[in-house]
Amino acid sequence: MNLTATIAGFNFEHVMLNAAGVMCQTAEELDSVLASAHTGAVVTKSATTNLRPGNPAPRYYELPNTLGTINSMGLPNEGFDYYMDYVTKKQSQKPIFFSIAGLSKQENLDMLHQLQDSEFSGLVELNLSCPNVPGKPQTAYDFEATQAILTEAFAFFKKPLGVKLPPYFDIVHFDDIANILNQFPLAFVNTINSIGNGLVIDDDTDTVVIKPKGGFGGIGGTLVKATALANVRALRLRLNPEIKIIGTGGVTSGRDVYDHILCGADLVEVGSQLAIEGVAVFERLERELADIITKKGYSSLAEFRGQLKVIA
Ligand SMILES: CC(C)(C)CCc1c(C(=O)O)[nH]c(=O)[nH]c1=O
Repeated sequence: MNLTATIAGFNFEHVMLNAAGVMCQTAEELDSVLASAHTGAVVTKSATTNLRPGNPAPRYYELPNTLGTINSMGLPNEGFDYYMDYVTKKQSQKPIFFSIAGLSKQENLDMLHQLQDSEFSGLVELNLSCPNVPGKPQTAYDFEATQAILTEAFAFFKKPLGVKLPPYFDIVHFDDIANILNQFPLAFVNTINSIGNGLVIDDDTDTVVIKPKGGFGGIGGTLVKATALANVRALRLRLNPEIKIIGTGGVTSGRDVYDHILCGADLVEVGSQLAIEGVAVFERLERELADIITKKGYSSLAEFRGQLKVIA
């Protein structure tokens, strides 16, 4: 059975990897994903120029019955140079995605210049959920800002570059973001990031479950699967075929991986369930996926990728 995929000339022996932010802040965490026999790659925690401790705890919470997670981590990371050091040491094994989330357009451009001028030979993921100017929504919800940063980035950045997008919920927004992204030679689009600004309450104490932002945080896991599949499908139908898609969101079973691929995903990321279950999740998901593929009579992902049926 062929569970491989390709993006920008990189061959991925396995279809899954971690989602940025989960199991990827330190070298030890990154190694645990990289070393798994059931991952095709690893992505770093979104980096800022300087080390960040992130928000005060509690800043992450797992809902009961693996319904999902809520987080307002606040971009804790070891800083750009730490991840640059890691990727230049490790990149011979499997492809590595270097995620960046500068707190301004200029910080993102500065990191991209450093990556362009470095020995790094992997793929870069620009996290467009990164904040924009105060008073404006996150970059990916500000279409002019998205257009601007991609125009400036592609003026000098020649290595494989993709973007991490938050979910969209309006068909016109799918059209708008796809019309912008199709103007650029993107290697991939990764959709979705957590659903922003959800709220979870502790039944016993009538209190929010995370401290930052009055309890508002990004939602991940089972709760976001339908939104994730819709964004993968909507963008696959709209984006140039050369722009590959990484499907993220709501993956807790092999069937969820299968569904992401059916909607058009080339690679599939696991976030919340990886945080809940640990790196062993990849072996379980890959086994469950292989069982489904066998039952369906397929022998490769390509045979059913993007082949979601609609009702005539
Ligand atoms: C939300 C930001 C802090 C602007 C970016 C980092 C990030 C975080 C985070 O570090 O809080 N959590 C997510 O679920 N997705 C993200 O992209």
